[in-house]
Amino acid sequence: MVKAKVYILDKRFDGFPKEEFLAEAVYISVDPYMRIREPNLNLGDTFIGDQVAKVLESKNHKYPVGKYIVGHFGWRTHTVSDGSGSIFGGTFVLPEFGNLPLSYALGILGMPGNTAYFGFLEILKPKVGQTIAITGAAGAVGSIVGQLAKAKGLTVIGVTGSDEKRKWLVDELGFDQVINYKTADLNKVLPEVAPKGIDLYFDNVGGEISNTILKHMNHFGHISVCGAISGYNEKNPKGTKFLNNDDVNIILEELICKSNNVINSIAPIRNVVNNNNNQLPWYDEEIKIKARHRDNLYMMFKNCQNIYEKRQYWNQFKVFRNDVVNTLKIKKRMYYENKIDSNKNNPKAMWKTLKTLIKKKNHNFINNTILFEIDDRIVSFNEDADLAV
Ligand SMILES: NC(=O)C1=CN([C@@H]2O[C@H](COP(=O)(O)OP(=O)(O)OC[C@H]3O[C@@H](n4cnc5c(N)ncnc54)[C@H](OP(=O)(O)O)[C@@H]3O)[C@@H](O)[C@H]2O)C=CC1
Ligand SMILES: CCCCCC(=O)/C=C/[C@@H]1[C@@H](C/C=C\CCCC(=O)O)[C@@H](O)C[C@H]1O
Repeated sequence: MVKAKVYILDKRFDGFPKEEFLAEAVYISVDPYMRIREPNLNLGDTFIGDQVAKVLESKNHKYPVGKYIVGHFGWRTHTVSDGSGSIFGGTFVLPEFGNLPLSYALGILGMPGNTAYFGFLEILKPKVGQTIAITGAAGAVGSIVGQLAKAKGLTVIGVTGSDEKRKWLVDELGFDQVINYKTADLNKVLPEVAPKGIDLYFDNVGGEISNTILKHMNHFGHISVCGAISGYNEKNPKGTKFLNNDDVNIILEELICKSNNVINSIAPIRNVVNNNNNQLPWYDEEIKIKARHRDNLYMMFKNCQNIYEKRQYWNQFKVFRNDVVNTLKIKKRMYYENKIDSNKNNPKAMWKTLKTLIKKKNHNFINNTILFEIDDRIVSFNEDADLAV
């Protein structure tokens, strides 16, 4: 009996056959982004990742046999590829490394090194003498940023999660200060290690650690938001709060101060004392003292150059500002309650008192009833002398 071999048409011709090569993995990379990509994979898929590989066979002149290449082939020992790219970039042939380890192509000379180099120099635009904080400091990216920052003449403060890494960063990489975020109170230690505040922040971790560091940054500082590894394992990551209300208020006040300075230098204004409040019948000695204290704190906030003290003055100023407003409200209410009470039997006088409380823009007539606001309360008054508060 004769057995025939039949070659079937499996797929349609499409252009020319691909020029492929066979490569064998030498180094495979493990990176934080894999934790984020993983949900996009199906069970059974080859796990993602870059690798350094050696070309074993080739029908592609761009990838000669014996050359070392970097490709996003995933975690596998052997790969047949035509070198075309993925969303992670294309395959490329490595230059001669001499005595350098080929693993550098996945580290300092590869993706993490480039991230550190451009994320630091291009985004932070460092200047000699500045202070930089780096989180994830002992990681592939953070450890390179710290060394670049030292070479650029910066004071470098690292944040890491173990004393062993802390020692390595200080003793071998030359970081000026390293804080162990697992054992130290970052909020307390930062002012001690960065008395002039933080100018630049290279953020690898996000979340609570970043929120704390942001509180200690100087105005007009730069932040390189590189990654947020503290949230990668969380179902509901906390995220970073880049601005809180206090910051917005301080920035606004500074902006007003600065624009006032510019306007004053062009068209100086004459200072006049606004005595309006002082003339209010309920403005007494207690309010006067509180208002003076409030104004002093505001002047101290305005003139203070130290970021930590500035924040403290602003917070104290807010307490006194709110206290003055609340005390004024209470005194005003007491004043009118007394007045209305003492005019109980004198509708004419009472009506006169009420009229002083009615502002044109905040009263309304409905039928014969007038509705108006005193502070936050709606008050109705009927012309037939029906008074309800
Ligand atoms: N934007 C981009 O193109 C790129 C961004 N990245 C991002 O940069 C960051 C660092 O990457 P890479 O250096 O390669 O990573 P590594 O794995 O080398 O280092 C990560 C470091 O993060 C620290 N870490 C882990 N969990 C936490 C946590 N919950 N809180 C605080 N620190 C933590 C660990 O140090 P410790 O023991 O000190 O906690 C570890 O050293 C990642 O967020 C990554 O996603 C990386 C490459 C490119
Ligand atoms: C929100 C993702 C932040 C991750 C930061 C990071 O580590 C980036 C690394 C890139 C990596 C990007 C790959 C995938 C990110 C997941 C986005 C998605 O849509 O699934 C790779 O391209 C090289 C690094 O620059």
